[in-house]
Amino acid sequence: MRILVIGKEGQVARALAERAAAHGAVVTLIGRPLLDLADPSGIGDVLAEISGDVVVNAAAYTAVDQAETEPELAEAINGIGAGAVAGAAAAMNLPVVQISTDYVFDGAASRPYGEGDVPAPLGVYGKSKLLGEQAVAAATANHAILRTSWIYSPFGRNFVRTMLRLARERDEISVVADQVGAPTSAHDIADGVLTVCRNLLARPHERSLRGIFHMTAAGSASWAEFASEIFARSAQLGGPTARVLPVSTSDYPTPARRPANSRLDCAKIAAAHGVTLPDWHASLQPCISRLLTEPQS
Ligand SMILES: NC(=O)C1=CN([C@@H]2O[C@H](COP(=O)(O)OP(=O)(O)OC[C@H]3O[C@@H](n4cnc5c(N)ncnc54)[C@H](OP(=O)(O)O)[C@@H]3O)[C@@H](O)[C@H]2O)C=CC1
Ligand SMILES: Cc1cn([C@H]2C[C@H](O)[C@@H](COP(=O)(O)OP(=O)(O)O[C@H]3O[C@@H](C)C(=O)[C@@H](O)[C@H]3O)O2)c(=O)[nH]c1=O
Repeated sequence: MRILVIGKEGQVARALAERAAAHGAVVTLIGRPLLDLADPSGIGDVLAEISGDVVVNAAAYTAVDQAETEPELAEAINGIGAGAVAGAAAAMNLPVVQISTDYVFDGAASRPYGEGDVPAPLGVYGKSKLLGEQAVAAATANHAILRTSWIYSPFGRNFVRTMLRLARERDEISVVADQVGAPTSAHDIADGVLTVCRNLLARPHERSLRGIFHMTAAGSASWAEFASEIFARSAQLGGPTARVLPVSTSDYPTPARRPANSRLDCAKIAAAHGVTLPDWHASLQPCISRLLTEPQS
């Protein structure tokens, strides 16, 4: 199985590269400057030059707050760019896997969101990702859109790395306690994506394998609970730790509004693809251990 991954330095892209061999897959990472999602005209030509069996778009404009002041760029990359990737995959008769987000929902529900719930993004990032979902679905029926949440890994920018950095600078950190979701390991996402890719290739005409799926870690937490667990694990491993001061969203103002309830119901992908990601607690320890022992990039 040869997988063309859009995204070179991103968390999910790098995790896909690391997990590929375990799934008998070969991954080619494609990113800037060769392929720029903000300039969709060249995407088809770039993909046509590299052989593959399936395309995974793991690249996106992910700066949630900054997106509020750069809506055109976020929508170009996450909306139009994602659609162009799917169009190029369709032209080559390849399935496409698009990674999307919990931030397409407004978080007002009091239960986990299902795939049939109507998205209503609160901010520019979520809106741009929803545009991407719609563009992918319009470009090809041969797609799987995987909505996940709160990704962390030893790479790039994520909440675990932010907390460990802040704990080296201060004794106490204020963290919102009224936004709840599922912290999800990029490596667990990579395992799920690779399984989905294999299923799409093995059963090219099966409609139940295609469409939108929710795919997060099992379990849930508030950002404050997540931070506390990060510091508990870090302390066990001799790493930095800090006191967590739980605060409300109104006490921690940010340019972009975020959903209070980010929980996603993952029953559909379990039934269709046989994918169930581990509980978030289980995958946190190996990530922190790696962060504390390996040189960082
Ligand atoms: N991070 C999270 O918590 C969540 C993310 N998601 C989604 O999962 C996917 C993967 O996210 P994650 O791995 O965290 O992403 P990262 O933020 O770690 O990396 C994003 C990647 O996208 C690339 N990129 C950004 N703009 C462009 C562009 N114009 N052209 C080509 N590549 C570009 C970046 O490239 P470069 O290195 O050149 O900057 C980078 O490699 C995304 O679709 C994201 O929306 C979903 C839920 C949660
Ligand atoms: C750094 C920090 C954040 N927070 C809050 C702000 C926010 O409500 C929450 C998370 O903040 P961050 O900016 O780290 O995370 P954020 O960029 O909102 O994370 C999101 O990224 C995009 C790409 C997604 O798709 C989402 O699933 C989600 O993972 O924690 C604190 O309360 N204290 C802090 O010290």
